[in-house]
Amino acid sequence: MCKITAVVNQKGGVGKTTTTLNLGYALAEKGKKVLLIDLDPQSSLTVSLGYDDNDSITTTIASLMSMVIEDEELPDKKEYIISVGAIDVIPCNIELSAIEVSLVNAMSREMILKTVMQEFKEYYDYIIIDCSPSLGMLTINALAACNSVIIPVTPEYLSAKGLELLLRNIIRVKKKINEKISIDGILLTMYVERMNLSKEIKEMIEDAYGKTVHIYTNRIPKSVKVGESTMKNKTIIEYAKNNKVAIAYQELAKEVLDNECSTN
Ligand SMILES: Nc1ncnc2c1ncn2[C@@H]1O[C@H](COP(=O)(O)OP(=O)(O)OP(=O)(O)O)[C@@H](O)[C@H]1O
Ligand SMILES: [Mg+2]
Repeated sequence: MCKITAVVNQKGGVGKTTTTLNLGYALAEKGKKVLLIDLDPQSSLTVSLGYDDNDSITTTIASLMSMVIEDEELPDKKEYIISVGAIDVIPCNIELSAIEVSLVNAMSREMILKTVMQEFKEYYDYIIIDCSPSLGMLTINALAACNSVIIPVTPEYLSAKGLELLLRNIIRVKKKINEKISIDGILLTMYVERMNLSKEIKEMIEDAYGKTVHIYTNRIPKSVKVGESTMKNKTIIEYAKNNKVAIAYQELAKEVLDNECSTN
């Protein structure tokens, strides 16, 4: 069965895109069929794979959502998926911000992405959605379409504080739109083991949410290699396979798969 996971946090720069890409890659390395969806008008995931606006990406998640809004038939899967090594990706460009506006007046506006998803659920073990740093209509669509969420959080005070608003929104969506949604876990990213602040924020998050939400035992450390890998259009696992961040994402993939087995 396909699991659809949204990587979500309305706070910017907490590692959503990096987590989507590297967790997706690590799961594919373990033999899983993985599809990544770039649902952020900034298109960071698409760009980090080496595609930018000059490239001729013919179909994006924006065009697919637009077809659903207009009641048009979706084209063949091959036409809108970019294969990057072992992972498949549905890319994005800035047109997605126009879709967000048009969603306001669309019928069943929260369900557009979910309708798109129906087309390819059967082909994948994991679909991971990279959300934008907002709680707008696109993120609501991701929450409506997914089975679970992963919440990356950096060890900073404002990042930890923002969790409250995010969790409240997820609970609202769960009550009103998608009762199947579960919170897979809070993932500490850019974690610097030797910094007191990292430790303090970790404890703050554990105290506030540890009883109700899973907090991944694997934390993602901070490394300059991550920025370098993005510039080379590679995952950190391909770029520097012995790097601590590469190892952490591979361990996270194991944890994700183990949690799966224990809940099935
Ligand atoms: N483990 C890490 N160590 C060092 N730098 C990192 C790490 N993870 C991500 N970064 C860097 O931090 C920045 C933000 O990461 P990323 O783009 O993944 O966050 P995001 O939550 O997707 O941001 P946005 O909210 O803008 O979409 C990027 O420049 C990225 O290269
Ligand atoms: Mg991002």
